[in-house]
Amino acid sequence: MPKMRVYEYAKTVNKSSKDIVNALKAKNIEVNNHMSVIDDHAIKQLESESAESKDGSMQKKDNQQGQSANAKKPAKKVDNSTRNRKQSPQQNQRPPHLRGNRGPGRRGKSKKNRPKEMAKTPDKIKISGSLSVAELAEKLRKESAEIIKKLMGMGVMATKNEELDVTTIQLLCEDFGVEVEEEEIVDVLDMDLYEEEDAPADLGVRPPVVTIMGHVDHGKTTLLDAIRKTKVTDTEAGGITQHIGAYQVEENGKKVTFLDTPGHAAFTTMRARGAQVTDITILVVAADDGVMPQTVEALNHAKAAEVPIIVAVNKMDKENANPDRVMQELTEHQLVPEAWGGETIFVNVSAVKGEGIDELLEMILLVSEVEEFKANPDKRAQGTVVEAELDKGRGPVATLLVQNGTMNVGDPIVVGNTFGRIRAMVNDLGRRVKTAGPSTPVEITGLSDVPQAGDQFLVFEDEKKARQVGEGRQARAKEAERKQSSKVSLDDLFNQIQEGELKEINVIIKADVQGSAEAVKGSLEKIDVEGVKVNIIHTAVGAISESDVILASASNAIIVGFNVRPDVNAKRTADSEKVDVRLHRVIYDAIEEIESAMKGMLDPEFEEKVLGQVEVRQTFKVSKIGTIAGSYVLEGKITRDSSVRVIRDGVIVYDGKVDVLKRFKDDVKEVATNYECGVTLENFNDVKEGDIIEPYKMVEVPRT
Ligand SMILES: Nc1nc2c(ncn2[C@@H]2O[C@H](COP(=O)(O)OP(=O)(O)OP(=O)(O)O)[C@@H](O)[C@H]2O)c(=O)[nH]1
Repeated sequence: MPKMRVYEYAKTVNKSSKDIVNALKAKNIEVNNHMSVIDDHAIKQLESESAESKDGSMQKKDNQQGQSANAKKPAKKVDNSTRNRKQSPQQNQRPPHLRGNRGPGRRGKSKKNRPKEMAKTPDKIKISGSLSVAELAEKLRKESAEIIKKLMGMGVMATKNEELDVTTIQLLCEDFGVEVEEEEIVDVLDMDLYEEEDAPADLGVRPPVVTIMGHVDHGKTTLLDAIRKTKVTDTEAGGITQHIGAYQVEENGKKVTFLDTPGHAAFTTMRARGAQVTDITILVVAADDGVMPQTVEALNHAKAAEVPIIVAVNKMDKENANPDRVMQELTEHQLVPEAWGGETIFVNVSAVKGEGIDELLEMILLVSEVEEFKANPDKRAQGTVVEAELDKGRGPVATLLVQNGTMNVGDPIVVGNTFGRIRAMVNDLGRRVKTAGPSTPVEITGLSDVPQAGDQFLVFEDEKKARQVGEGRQARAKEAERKQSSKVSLDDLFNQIQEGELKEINVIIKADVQGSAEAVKGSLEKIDVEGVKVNIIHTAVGAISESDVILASASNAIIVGFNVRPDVNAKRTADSEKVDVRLHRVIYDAIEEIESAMKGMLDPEFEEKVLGQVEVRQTFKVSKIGTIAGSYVLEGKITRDSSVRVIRDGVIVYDGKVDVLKRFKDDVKEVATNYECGVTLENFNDVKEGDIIEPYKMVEVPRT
């Protein structure tokens, strides 16, 4: 007697599994859930019920559907669907319980085809990109086989899991007489989605954001310092300027924001990351040196970003200053001075003497007036990261430039791929502030991770949403990074196979003699795990060389060495290029290793390696830092990143990590035999004179 599961039956009658389970229970037929198996008897009982209750209404509905579908479809498509129906496996789609039971007149003409009419092909499907054959079949309520057949007719050989692109889907659907609607995918992690719109009436004037660029040594830093020294906004005594990557000055009661990260690097990095922070570029050219390669580079960057340029001709105090030459040279690059009928403002300055600074600032304000830089202070803040770092005490610290809106302490915020709640804000004078409006740079703390310069930020209405978007972006960034840096390595071969990223594993074989190279090749080629195969791209005799590694890196291959080893250069390149090199002496091991990695069974093997012996000779207690062990390296070495055990009278009293390793006052990476050092240990202050510190490392054991 044919049997089927509840969910399978539910599908055939276009009902939810839950409905079917309930209906069966109501009839005292014992079922647990959608996976429960039901027999013909149970199905008959359900059939009789639905026939009684729904006969009339369903019939009516079907007729209507049929009419409207036919009305819409052009004649050809109707033909197609008719043809399909005739030869379609839909006949076979009939649930097993109906096969053989379909005697005419058994329940009357109108009822006999009902399950097939219910699983009717829809008139229209919605897609948002490619679909596999199976997915499309489900949407069309057809068997995959039917789709595959149709594809064959189109000259495409496809399996059930084959991805079909949108065009193919459209062609297929046209053939089935089904309309395809492409849905736009909304990226819920896109911050633009959460930004508030600005009504023109809400916009107010904001200070311009200025970047200083120019050739090396032409005086960018000196000019930035000169402007800051003479013009800091803070008129109160004692305003100590703090380097936060940007600062504001005031001229004639109007503010100007300077990005304090001179050079093109900052400018281009930000632009490369899609951030447009600069409103005006000051191009510094030394009057005694003239236009140099980086001057041209800088002006080209500014032009590409369509940012207005003001030329500051610097070092005017120098005897050999020649501003005319600068003007002449820049004219050749389409920066024609106003004095010569052009549009570019040139200001002569001397950064060391502080001359021309006022005029320069006035010109900046003039350009700002013309350009009308505006923002809306009455909305959630949005802007760009200028600088960011991890501070040992304060955690992630970022200088943000508010470009629109106003930021407040306590605001939930998403910054690049990190998020948090603004714990504290410090302005360019080192003062704590509670709010920051448009064009204001502030240093913030409270983020979960360190963002990157050029990252966009947006304040969110509620913390939950900020967390959700932030975490989503973080996960996506990690995934992207993993994908980008993912070279094939045996350790994550299985993952890559699982994710469908790998269909073939490229392998380079190096062996001691031709015979074994051939033997390894032959055996590896026979491996086939879940349709993934080994593809030998190069086989040769001899040590593993650097060029083998380069080939492996370029073709994303693993190197299998059989009775050979990599030479020094090959080893170094393999490390830097992250090429997986596996060394073996037994063919069977080589095969087994690759096979088991493909099946996901490979566990890395680690072994402890003791690095040295360090004796504690004196201890110092320092508040905030804890106990420093003044020590002497008896043998081997101790490194900053090593794990350590503290041994007292032969007993291990601590096992953890080095916190700080110093030689005198300097942090060092390692200290060798017969040298003194100061060591503090992570979360352990109980170190005593006479203790032995044993540094060690866990090293991955090469499989031989
Ligand atoms: N005489 C004179 N020297 C100046 C002036 N401005 C800068 N200098 C000197 O020029 C040299 C370079 O100045 P910086 O401000 O470091 O130049 P920079 O463009 O920031 O250089 P990089 O950061 O290396 O790209 C320093 O020795 C300054 O003292 C000026 O107006 N007059």
